[in-house]
Amino acid sequence: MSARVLAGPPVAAALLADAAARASRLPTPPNLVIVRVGDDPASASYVRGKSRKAGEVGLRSTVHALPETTSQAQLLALIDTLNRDDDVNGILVQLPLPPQIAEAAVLHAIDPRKDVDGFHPLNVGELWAGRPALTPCTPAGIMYLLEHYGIPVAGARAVIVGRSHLVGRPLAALLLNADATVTVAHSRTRDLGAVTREADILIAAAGRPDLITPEMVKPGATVIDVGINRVLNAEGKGHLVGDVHPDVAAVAGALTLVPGGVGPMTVAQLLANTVRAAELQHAAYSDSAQTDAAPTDAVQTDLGVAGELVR
Ligand SMILES: Nc1nc2c(c(=O)[nH]1)N[C@@H](CN(C=O)c1ccc(C(=O)N[C@@H](CCC(=O)O)C(=O)O)cc1)CN2
Repeated sequence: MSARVLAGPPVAAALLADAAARASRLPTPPNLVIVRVGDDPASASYVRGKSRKAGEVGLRSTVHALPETTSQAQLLALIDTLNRDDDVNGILVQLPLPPQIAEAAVLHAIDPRKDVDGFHPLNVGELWAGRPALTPCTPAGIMYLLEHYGIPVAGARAVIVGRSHLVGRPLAALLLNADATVTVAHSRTRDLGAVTREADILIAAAGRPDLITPEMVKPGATVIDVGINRVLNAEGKGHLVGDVHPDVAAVAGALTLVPGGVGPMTVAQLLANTVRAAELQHAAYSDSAQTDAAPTDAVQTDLGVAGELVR
């Protein structure tokens, strides 16, 4: 292997340390509520990981594990309760959801200020407008990883393979906001190899094992593997592989591995987002408390601004 390995765990640890320091400066530890529906073992394992890490960095967390038969109305009722609870700073609904529940209806119901996944349309819109507040965790984690390892993004040609709402689309916005020239390729892209060979930064997020082969990569490129594919080996034993063929390491300049690359960044970024949500909520609360304490000043300021406009 000639490529430099961009390891996720030490970078995730740095992001978590920063989140822990920021959390300790808040009046109360940020509180994350995670909702999981059904019995998917992978989802259960991710949720356990999120909750455990939250505790390690001094955050509070609660997990609501709802049965597979939960109706959309029941889930929306729980989200409504959590939205109204001032002691809840972040709400996350683990995906995927069972078929009787419409994902969009649920994600749209979460208060955008508590939307630590960054999936609410308001947060998506802010991201595309270049004013991100709460950004989806995997894409934000990838940006942090690139920055940490000093991979230049401004001016780079970035190609993302995959157009999911979880990764491809928000990552395109983040890379664009960081001044990369961005192409999003997908299952209908013609001559995928010709497109991917253009990339200085190639991100594989298609969910297809070994999709990216060495001849599809420009020599020296940075390759980020977001695939999480569980496959069986010859002995029938399950293991995890990414979307990038291992031989790509001979061509790429730098690359992430699966496991041990982007995955740990997702969880670290979630907790950083939870702290960010709590910081924004406390700042908004302090502002409104100040306004309540000095109503005359507030009114005068407002009138002053209006007066300027009229004149
Ligand atoms: N509401 C959300 N649902 C889902 C998200 C999400 O960001 N928000 N992302 C994925 C799953 N996911 C977190 O939820 C996740 C995936 C992978 C990892 C990770 O650390 N992977 C490790 C390997 C772990 C293993 O061996 O199984 C790695 O890549 O090194 C963390 C979180 C879908 N749902």
